[in-house]
Amino acid sequence: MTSLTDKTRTLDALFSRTRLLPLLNIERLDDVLPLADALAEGGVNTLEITLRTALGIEAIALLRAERPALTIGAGTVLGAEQYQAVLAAGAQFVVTPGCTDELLQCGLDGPVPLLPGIATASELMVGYRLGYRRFKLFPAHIIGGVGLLKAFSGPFKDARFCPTGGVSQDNLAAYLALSNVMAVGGSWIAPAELIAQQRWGEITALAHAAGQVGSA
Ligand SMILES: O=C(O)C(=O)C[C@H](O)[C@H](O)COP(=O)(O)O
Repeated sequence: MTSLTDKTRTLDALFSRTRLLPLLNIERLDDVLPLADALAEGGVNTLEITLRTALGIEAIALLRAERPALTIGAGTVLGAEQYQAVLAAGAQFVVTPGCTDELLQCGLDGPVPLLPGIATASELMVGYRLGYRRFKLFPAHIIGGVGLLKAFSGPFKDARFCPTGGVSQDNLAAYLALSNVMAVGGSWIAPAELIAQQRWGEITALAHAAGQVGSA
């Protein structure tokens, strides 16, 4: 069994290369490969495919088969059944909007890292007690954003976060400047409208622009 410490290391290695985690909602399977290629062209090689649409699991399997150089995570995983389904599809990490005992246990037992979503110190402490040190902060901007992350850096010195929810090109730099932010996540890099209209060049440009801030 892979220990939680090893899984934390895996996440750190992943996000030391790219500090951006685009959230992708897939409405058409035909969009998956051109979308992933557009993001890769813009320098973003780690993607989170959400289960918000019914195609999420198929999209993960397709990317794992066709784009092995990318790292593919599953998002919006709400329970153990979905956790097992994304693992079977080949997800290399799993992100959840909130944390339940069931999902925290999946993350302990499973082979890939789990990034549990938290919004409060108490939720963080539930994960912390089990050994979790990396969390998604959701919905980051609404619940306090940069100020909240600064406040968390006092009591939770070794916890690091992927703030998601309301992150944009405009506030990205402020998040990435914080020492307890390992990466930022969001949909602004690949907006639904651009995907629907297959405007891949514009998605590459958004990824590139975000990467410029991320690597600054
Ligand atoms: O679907 C999930 O699993 C979520 O947790 C929600 C997403 O992380 C945010 O909704 C993304 O927020 P935006 O970047 O502001 O669009």
